[in-house]
Amino acid sequence: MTLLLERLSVRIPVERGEVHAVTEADLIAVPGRPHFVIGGSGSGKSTLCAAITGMLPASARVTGCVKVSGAIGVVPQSAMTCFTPVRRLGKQLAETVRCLRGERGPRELLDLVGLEADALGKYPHELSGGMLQRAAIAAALAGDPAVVVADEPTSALDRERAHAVVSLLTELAASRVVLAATHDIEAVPGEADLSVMFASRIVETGPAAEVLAAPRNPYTRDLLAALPENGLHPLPFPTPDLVDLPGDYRYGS
Ligand SMILES: Nc1ncnc2c1ncn2[C@@H]1O[C@H](COP(=O)(O)OP(=O)(O)OP(=O)(O)O)[C@@H](O)[C@H]1O
Repeated sequence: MTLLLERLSVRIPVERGEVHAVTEADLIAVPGRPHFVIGGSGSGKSTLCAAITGMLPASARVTGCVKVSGAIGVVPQSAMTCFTPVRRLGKQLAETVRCLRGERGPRELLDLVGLEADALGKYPHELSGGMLQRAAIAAALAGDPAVVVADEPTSALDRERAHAVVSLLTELAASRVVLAATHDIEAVPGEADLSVMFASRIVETGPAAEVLAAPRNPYTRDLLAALPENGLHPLPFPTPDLVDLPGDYRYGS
């Protein structure tokens, strides 16, 4: 059970040319530890997730490959809007389980993500942001996927709830592959694997504790220096325009 990306590139045609959204990405994610992908806005994290989950725009041109054994569960970017507001959570989860022929029922799925069974009778607006995020993860688990891909699973949450969701993803990673893209570097646990994206490329990858403590890539170093606790140093180099980005472009060049 592995998720493997080999020289994955995604080009998206726009009026001016082609957006180089992901370039020659190599990545391996395995069960046992979650794999986080971090990077600034527009670095290609969501496109990487969409290439894995088959949710790229129809016009996208893809080269390289994504190898996955088993089904993929998707935790969408907005847990707030992924449920129908006019139906109770239990009915929506039951329908998802039925469509995916899942073996776990809604109650069991909620249990897996640490939600009480009374959430089944609630409408989405009656759940907090953290509860909705857990419910979205429960829905992603409905088909018992071998791989879970979560795009920005903590973006709408305060620090405490973000940590709780990351702990949940870490628990779930014990028996399946979990890949999560996030802006939120502080949420990345030391026991995860980490890939850092800049301008469509994965520029550094390794155990999160090592990458965060001793980054080797200049972009990772500058990204960490920009965090408030590290002095809020602005990034010295701008993000380039990704339309027809020259193949030899590197951070700072
Ligand atoms: N459907 C699309 N059409 C045109 N360009 C797109 C499309 N989707 C993404 N892009 C471009 O691809 C590049 C990578 O975007 P992507 O959303 O993957 O980055 P990201 O790291 O997830 O950013 P964010 O953290 O802001 O969501 C950006 O330049 C973006 O504008």
